[in-house]
Amino acid sequence: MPPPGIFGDWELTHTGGTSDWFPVEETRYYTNAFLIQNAKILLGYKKRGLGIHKYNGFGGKVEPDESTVAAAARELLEEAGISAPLEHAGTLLFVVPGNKWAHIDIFRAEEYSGTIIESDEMRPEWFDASQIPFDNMWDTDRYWLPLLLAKHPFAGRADFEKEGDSYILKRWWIGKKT
Ligand SMILES: Nc1nc2c([nH]c(=O)n2[C@H]2C[C@H](O)[C@@H](COP(=O)(O)OP(=O)(O)OP(=O)(O)O)O2)c(=O)[nH]1
Repeated sequence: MPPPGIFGDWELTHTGGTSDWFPVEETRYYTNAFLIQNAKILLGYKKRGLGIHKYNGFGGKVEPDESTVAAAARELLEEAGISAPLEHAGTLLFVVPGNKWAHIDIFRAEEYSGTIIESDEMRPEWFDASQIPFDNMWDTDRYWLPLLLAKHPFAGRADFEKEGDSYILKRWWIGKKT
């Protein structure tokens, strides 16, 4: 059965960890967007803030009165300098005790317009889809990014505990659309 906070019918693909699911908090909405082209994926090396020094898609907080897809497009433009026809790929609940729950809507696109630029927040870099730097990304991305690449809708939850500057994965559950 999916964990608290994940609704609908999903077929389990990966789960693990032994801690209890952390308790419910208020939810805050985020976006994350990946560009895929010619068997390559565009990632950004995060230069500041949450997830600093990790590779990730481009994204951030949804502003009040902004739709999720508009927020995703705005963040992609701010952080990588490009526009793209974004399609919803999946959802990840990112939970850290004491913080609001991050509900992350994750998008994909296969074309873009504009010129990819480095921003204050991200240094964009193309990777072969067969050489994604999972060891330098958020834990659990290795489980759901293949579903994003395969265009298979997914939902997941990842609970982390903050220890110093590190986030330690404590429990996770990833499912794909049945
Ligand atoms: N791929 C992936 N992305 C994640 C995870 N957790 C998580 O917050 N993110 C994404 C969601 C957002 O795109 C980004 C965090 O947003 P952000 O960069 O705006 O956060 P921040 O606190 O630094 O905000 P700000 O100072 O820029 O306003 O990280 C995760 O487990 N995997």
